[in-house]
Amino acid sequence: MREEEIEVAIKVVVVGNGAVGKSSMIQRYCKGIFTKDYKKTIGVDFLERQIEISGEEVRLMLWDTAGQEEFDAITKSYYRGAQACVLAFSTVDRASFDAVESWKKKVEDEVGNIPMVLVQNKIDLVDNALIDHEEADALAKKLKLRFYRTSVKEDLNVNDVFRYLSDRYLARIQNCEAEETPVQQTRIGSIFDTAGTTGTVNNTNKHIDTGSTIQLKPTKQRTHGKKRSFCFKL
Ligand SMILES: Nc1nc2c(ncn2[C@@H]2O[C@H](COP(=O)(O)OP(=O)(O)OP(=O)(O)O)[C@@H](O)[C@H]2O)c(=O)[nH]1
Repeated sequence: MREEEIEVAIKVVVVGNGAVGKSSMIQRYCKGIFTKDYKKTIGVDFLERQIEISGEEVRLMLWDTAGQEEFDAITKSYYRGAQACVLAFSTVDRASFDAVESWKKKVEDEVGNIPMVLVQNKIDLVDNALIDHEEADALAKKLKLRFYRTSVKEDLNVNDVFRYLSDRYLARIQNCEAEETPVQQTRIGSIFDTAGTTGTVNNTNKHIDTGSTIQLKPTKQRTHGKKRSFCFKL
């Protein structure tokens, strides 16, 4: 990255019922791997990946939240500061489909209107599907969300999901800058609520795994001291 270029960091939360494939999706996207074992997420987890969009460096911070309700109190606090969201359900889990709207509401209650995408994972198991194509399409239409069918196992459409969210977010901040009417400004490095919440953070790149609390090194270091203002339309 050239000295004068400024990095954009996007906090993305991935939500949905337990075992729909949230952790697997993030692992696939950030590490390029898939594991068959199911290890339930306790609290939250975190991975990141850097991509380039239209010549702009974009750092995606993917927050993997627990699907089990027992962790709601913990995970909700991690929605704060999210700039995009994946709402995931599984092809072979009817309850996960029925719960999509409530996940959307939980996130919106914390962060308002942010770019979201609806994802039907495990499409490789379509022969055992418990949700019709039409009803999934209808839900996407009702919620006015872009809809992707993915197979994390087969690495199908996973990149597209995160690419779409990044595009949406960039378009949003560009519109905002054009209008020059900032509603709320947040600096890179201050978008995270790290206060005393339990959970684990994978020790990727510049991040520190403290075992119980999250510490992120300020992005300022990676932007050579330059800061970018963000403007959100809520
Ligand atoms: N067949 C198939 N299995 C998948 C796919 N994605 C994930 N899985 C499997 O589904 C199980 C649950 O995946 P996880 O990624 O742990 O699910 P999660 O949504 O993070 O679950 P919680 O942590 O409980 O919220 C694991 O056994 C995965 O291997 C997929 O696309 N196809």
